[in-house]
Amino acid sequence: MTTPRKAADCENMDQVRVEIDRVDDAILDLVAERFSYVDRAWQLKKNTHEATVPWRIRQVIDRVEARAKERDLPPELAVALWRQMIGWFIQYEEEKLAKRGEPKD
Ligand SMILES: C=C(O[C@@H]1C=C(C(=O)O)C=C[C@H]1O)C(=O)O
Repeated sequence: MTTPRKAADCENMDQVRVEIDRVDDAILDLVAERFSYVDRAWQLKKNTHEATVPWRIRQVIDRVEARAKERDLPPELAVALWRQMIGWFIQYEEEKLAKRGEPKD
């Protein structure tokens, strides 16, 4: 495996795009890992209305916003990405919970 090239060391667009593809692969792997926990979350929930947990959404968004600021990433970008992702995950959980129905006990 080749050593990643720092942004400032890229001398042409091919080099930039190689690194962007590398980072995209890493992001995708992490989103897949996050998804595996969301996929477990709905199984542990008891009721169909539990897909949306406002206090937890707030907590996740606040953490991401703070971390983005620390990393000099525009916080609006991080918040928009996470809102989109969480919205998708909530819909996924809702569909899974609705299909399963209420547990017997
Ligand atoms: C994963 C959960 O389910 C939902 C998805 C969340 C997320 O993707 O971070 C957060 C809150 C919930 O609305 C959870 O309850 O923590």
